[in-house]
Order: sequence, then structure tokens, then C-alpha cells
Amino acid sequence: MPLALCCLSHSPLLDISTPKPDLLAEINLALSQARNFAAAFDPDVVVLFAPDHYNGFFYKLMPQFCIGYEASGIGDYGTEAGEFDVPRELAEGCAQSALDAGIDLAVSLKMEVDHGAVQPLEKVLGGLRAKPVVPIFVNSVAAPLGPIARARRLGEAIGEYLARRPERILLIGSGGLSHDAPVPTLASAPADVAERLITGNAMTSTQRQERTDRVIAAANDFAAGTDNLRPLNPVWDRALLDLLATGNLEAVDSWSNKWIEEQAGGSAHEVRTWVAAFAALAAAGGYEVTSQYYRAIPEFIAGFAVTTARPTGVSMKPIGDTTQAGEVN
Ligand SMILES: O=C(O)CCc1cccc(O)c1O
Ligand SMILES: [Fe+2]
Repeated sequence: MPLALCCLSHSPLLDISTPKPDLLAEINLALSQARNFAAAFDPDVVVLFAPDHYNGFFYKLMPQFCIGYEASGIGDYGTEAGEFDVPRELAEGCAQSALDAGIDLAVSLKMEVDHGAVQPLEKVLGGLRAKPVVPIFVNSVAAPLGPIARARRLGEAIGEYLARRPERILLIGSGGLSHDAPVPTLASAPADVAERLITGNAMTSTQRQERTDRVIAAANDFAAGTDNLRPLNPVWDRALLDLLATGNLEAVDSWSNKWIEEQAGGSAHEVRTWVAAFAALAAAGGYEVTSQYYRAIPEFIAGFAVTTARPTGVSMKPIGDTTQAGEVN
């Protein structure tokens, strides 16, 4: 049965800041195109590639990849909290297919995920339990990171398995594109923050609020040009989107993490979720991008993109408007 794909940037600011009306209108149009695409495809299940920002994965044990057999959203930045409906057999099959391909991923029977996983489910499907979801954590934040090529191989292995399944499966990738979000790092955090990055001790509501306030302040400063976050890179973003659209996915294998960071900022590693999702789609055959939106949005601290794609030569229900919205700014 067919696969389809929807990849999108996430940002806590998406539901917090209010961009100018014109910009808000085009963002909402792009998100509604993605929602219509998903509704028309009418998936039985979703396979979600998402990063985490020290809300579910910590340095007491930090895998590069992890499939949740059971998972719950922690509810940061106003996203929905609660249990995922994980299709267990499919999750196990994904894990086994990755392991068989030599990708030593972890599994979790108590995985916790944050806005990086839940926001796209809310935007594209309407909530975290709208569909059964297999959540796949792709480390994009916590150094050391493996090469982006491994994320491509992970997606490929899982896609080869999914292509043989009977279900209609929507692949979602969440993150990027270029951005340098104010996420703490083990190397630079003060001792109390570093301690939490290791142990994952629950944040108090005051600490949670401080984190939200810090991200809002950083976004305001960034939009005003008074922050020292690395600038967004629309040229790099556009080149990545072109590359994904043409299917030349092996090209990413030569990208070093250092180069990605220099070009596109420390949080641009989140694009490995897009690479994994596209590699999964490619493993099932040729594909075509059916809608794409891109704009560099400093108010969100994000090179912000929404892309949908489907296999070529597979008939699906009409998917509505496929016009290209937005352009590089
Ligand atoms: O809470 C955090 O640590 C980071 C939040 C955050 C901010 C901007 C863009 C993102 O992609 C993102 O995840
Ligand atoms: Fe993020």
C-alpha cells in the first residue's frame, strides 16, 4: 500500500508569537495544504521521525535513534500531553528492519517526547491520538552526533519494511531547517542545567516557564537583529529542499556535521528527520513533491518549511491544491 510524506519545521513560537497578518496567512495556508494532503491520503498509521530537546532523552543514556513501543507527550510549550496510540507490531517491525540493516537503534517502552514530535501531529492530523503513530527519535541536539548519512540509512531500512506492509502509511519528519535555537549544551551549560541534561530530573513549573520565557525573548531579539544566534540561511535551506525534491538523497552522505552547523546553525541537525522520512519514501520507489512552502522566519527562529510528497504513478484520492506557496526571503 502507498506511503506518503509530510515534513515540516516545528517551533514553539508557532503558537506563541503572532507574525504579521500576511505572513500568518501564508503559514496557515501551507499548514492547511499539509492537513488536506494528509486527510485525502487518509493514512491508517503514521511513522514519525522527530528530535527531542532534553525532555525525553538525557545523558544518563543518550541513543542516536530510538523507536517508542509506548510513548507519551510531555506537553511543553502548550502542546498536547498524553499517551500515544502506538501500533505495537508495526513499531517492532520497524525496529527489527533497522537492526537487520545494521542500524543499532534503541527501543523504549516508556518514551517521552516533546513539541518536536507532538506539534506536527497537532498541525497535520489534529492531535497526538488522531492516528496510531510509531514515534522514532532521531538525535539532532545532544552531541556527539553520528553522521547524517546514518539518518538516511535508518529511513531507508524502515522504508523498505513499510513498503511491504498492508497499511496506508504517512511519513512525517519534524524539524529544521536552518536555525540556531537557544537549546543548552552540555559543554556550555551552568552546573545545575548540565546536571539536568544528564539526569532528566523533572523541571518545576517555574523552570518550565523560565525556559519558555527565554525562548520567547530569544526569538524577539533574533527578529530584532539584536541576538548572537547564527543567522538563518535561506540559500542553504532552498538547496536542501531542492535536493530532497529531486531524490538525490545520497548527496547528504558527504556532509559533515561541522559544515552543517557553520552553514545553517546548531539546530539544523534536525533536518536529519527530513532526510530519514524522504529516504523511507524513496525506498518504496520514485516520488514527487506535491506542495512546498518555505520562508525564513526569524520570529520562529526557523528556516520554516512545509513539504508534502507522494509516490509517482500511484493513484490516490485528489489531494486538492498543489500550488507552490511562499518563496525565499
Ligand atoms: O525548547 C527548546 O529547547 C528549543 C525550542 C525551539 C526553538 C526554536 C526552534 C526549534 O526547532 C525549537 O525546538
Ligand atoms: Fe527543535
